[in-house]
Amino acid sequence: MPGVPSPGPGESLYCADVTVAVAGPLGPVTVLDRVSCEFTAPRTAVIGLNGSGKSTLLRLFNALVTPVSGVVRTGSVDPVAFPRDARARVGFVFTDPASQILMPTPLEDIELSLRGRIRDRAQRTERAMGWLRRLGLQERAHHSVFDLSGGERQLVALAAVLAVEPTVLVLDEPTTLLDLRNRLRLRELLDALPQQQLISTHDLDLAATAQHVAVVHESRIIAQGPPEDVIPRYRDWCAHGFPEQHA
Ligand SMILES: Nc1ncnc2c1ncn2[C@@H]1O[C@H](COP(=O)(O)OP(=O)(O)OP(=O)(O)O)[C@@H](O)[C@H]1O
Repeated sequence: MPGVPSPGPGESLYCADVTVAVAGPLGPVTVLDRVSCEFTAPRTAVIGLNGSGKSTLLRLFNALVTPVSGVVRTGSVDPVAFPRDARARVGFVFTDPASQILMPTPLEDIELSLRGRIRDRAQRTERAMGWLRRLGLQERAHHSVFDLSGGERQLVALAAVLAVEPTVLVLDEPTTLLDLRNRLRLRELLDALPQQQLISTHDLDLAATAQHVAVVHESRIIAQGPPEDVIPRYRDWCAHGFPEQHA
């Protein structure tokens, strides 16, 4: 099948009856409502309207959000009780690279993420340059990150996560800032990676490359299954209205 990473043993990204609430001006607001799922496919895409709860769902798996109730497991790790262990397994790529890039240049930023793994400085630089080359960014290695385009910054943030070789990759809208050429490049790169991938996206071409697609709507997963079943239903709901949800 084209566009499919070679399946490793699928880590289970699991949650049961999970509710997440955030503080609103009039009291707590539910942003995930009794959600249950188990994602084990090499690539799972999470799709849904703006504000439906996709990022919140992704964030559960590396303890960026804490549920008010329910059970979450990242493989065998409980991210609520052991957030550091969950983060060591799950590489999280944010939509907004500014949330992630800490150093003045792309090379330094990737080197920083490697600091805990490679003690030798020359080896760190070599590994970081290797990732920049892989993403077509070698010419930008020593530029100020502020001089990079949004898409280039997004790729640097991705390179810094990939460099530490996490078991699972969670990508929150990774193609948002990318032009078509870079989208295709990113797709090729994702296809070549061994890691299991959980991707939130509005890019239905990217979603179609997943083996499993989940639709989040108004804080719940309302459909999931193979892309050829789920994506046409989602398109239809976007055009003609979503099914009514019951409490
Ligand atoms: N920390 C927070 N404080 C207040 N509201 C929040 C917080 N986190 C999420 N929300 C709200 O929860 C809802 C779901 O947010 P989430 O980021 O999960 O949506 P999304 O489906 O990823 O949206 P988009 O496609 O626009 O990125 C939104 O209405 C958002 O404003």
